[in-house]
Amino acid sequence: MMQQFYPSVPHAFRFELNKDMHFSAAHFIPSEDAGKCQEMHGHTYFINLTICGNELDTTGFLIDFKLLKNLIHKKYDHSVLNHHPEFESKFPTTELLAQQIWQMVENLLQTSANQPHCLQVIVRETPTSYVVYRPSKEDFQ
Ligand SMILES: Nc1nc2c(c(=O)[nH]1)N=C([C@H](O)[C@H](O)COP(=O)(O)OP(=O)(O)OP(=O)(O)O)CN2
Ligand SMILES: [Zn+2]
Repeated sequence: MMQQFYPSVPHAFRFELNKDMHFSAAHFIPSEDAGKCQEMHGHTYFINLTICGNELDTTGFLIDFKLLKNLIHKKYDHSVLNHHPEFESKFPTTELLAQQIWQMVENLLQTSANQPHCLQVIVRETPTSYVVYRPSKEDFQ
């Protein structure tokens, strides 16, 4: 698991939940600027999600941890990121993967009556490289 100190998000919500997960996937970045990353290669991606809200559901969950894992792990584990429709017109960089994961998670959260929000997504691509995505106000509908 991603055992490190995470950058924290300032917020005033009552509850904050964090979920770690990882998946293995291949990708390539078909840009001359990407150097050796133009060739297909694989990573074990480590993901950390920060979910916040003021209200819990009837079970006492902000959101079930398992729903978060299923959403991302089932979709991307042992896949080629470039083959997913969301990466047909953009490259699966760490930044764009983090943004895509944020959108998927936020869409899931908005189906829940207690309406939590995803305030941060961390995607670690290699032991030395990771990206933090924090949505802007206009990203929330
Ligand atoms: N801003 C970004 N830069 C790079 C991305 C990216 O998604 N966003 N991706 C790559 C490659 O996909 C590569 O797999 C990861 O690059 P890098 O961290 O350079 O990998 P190394 O293991 O070689 O890192 P070292 O710290 O030099 O060992 C490239 N850039
Ligand atoms: Zn890579």
